[in-house]
Amino acid sequence: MMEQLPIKAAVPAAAAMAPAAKIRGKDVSVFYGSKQALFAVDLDVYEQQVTALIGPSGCGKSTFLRTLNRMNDTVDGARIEGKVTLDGEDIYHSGIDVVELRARVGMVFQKPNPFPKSIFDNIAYGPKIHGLARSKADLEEVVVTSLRKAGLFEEVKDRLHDPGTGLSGGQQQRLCIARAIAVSPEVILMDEPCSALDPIATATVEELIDELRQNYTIVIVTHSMQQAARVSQRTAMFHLGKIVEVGPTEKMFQNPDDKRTQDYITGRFG
Ligand SMILES: Nc1ncnc2c1ncn2[C@@H]1O[C@H](COP(=O)(O)OP(=O)(O)OP(=O)(O)O)[C@@H](O)[C@H]1O
Repeated sequence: MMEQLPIKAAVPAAAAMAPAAKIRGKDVSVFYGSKQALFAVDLDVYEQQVTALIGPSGCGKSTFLRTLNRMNDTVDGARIEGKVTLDGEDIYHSGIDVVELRARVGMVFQKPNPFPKSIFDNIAYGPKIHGLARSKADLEEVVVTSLRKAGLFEEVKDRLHDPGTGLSGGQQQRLCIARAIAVSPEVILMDEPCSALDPIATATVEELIDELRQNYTIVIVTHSMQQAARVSQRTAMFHLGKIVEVGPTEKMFQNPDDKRTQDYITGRFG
């Protein structure tokens, strides 16, 4: 048997290990009218990882998530300070096309919200408006591929023209994930995507999130500590509009530095 030679690292080990930041939030404060919901939050979201945002109700998790694709722009009276970059580019810059940004940074909501259209049209809609399919065959290909990536194709392949709203809750949520995937996003934001699902559908969506991480950067808000531990590689703990601790999920759950993280994950508050 040939002796195994040690593989020489071409770059210093620490540099090779450091994941790239896909999104960087720096000094992010958000106000709803006179009420301040976030206070100078800094958070890097690493590429091809799942980052979980945890913390007690009202601490600003969803607000932060929504700053990452400018969803707060749609809220009357909402205002942001600070900087959010995607691949180094300021997403709040005046030249940014918000529709294009939201295709690059897709979103899946708490309650599955398929359009009142067929399964096929739910997915075809985005690629059509973004001009991502040149022919009918192209469009069919995008629909089938997106359904496959969302782990739904086998279950719906014989009823693509039935209404999306006729699917079970878990299937509807995977349909919404397929719809997000169809426009080739780089990042997928998920705001408590399993809170309306039963445990079996939740397990299926969690497995899907784990698979999607190979191709997408994912940020998930969750109230379930088990879910954060199961699906994420990095966790940020929010409290009263600030991040009190962020780090590798394993460390956050086994040996957190901050007492508030410890108390929250052990169910002492929240
Ligand atoms: N549209 C809005 N108008 C006014 N205040 C808002 C609005 N949305 C959120 N807030 C306030 O901002 C703060 C942060 O809310 P946010 O929804 O981000 O918290 P959260 O951590 O996601 O909460 P939850 O876990 O309950 O969903 C809360 O005090 C909330 O009441």
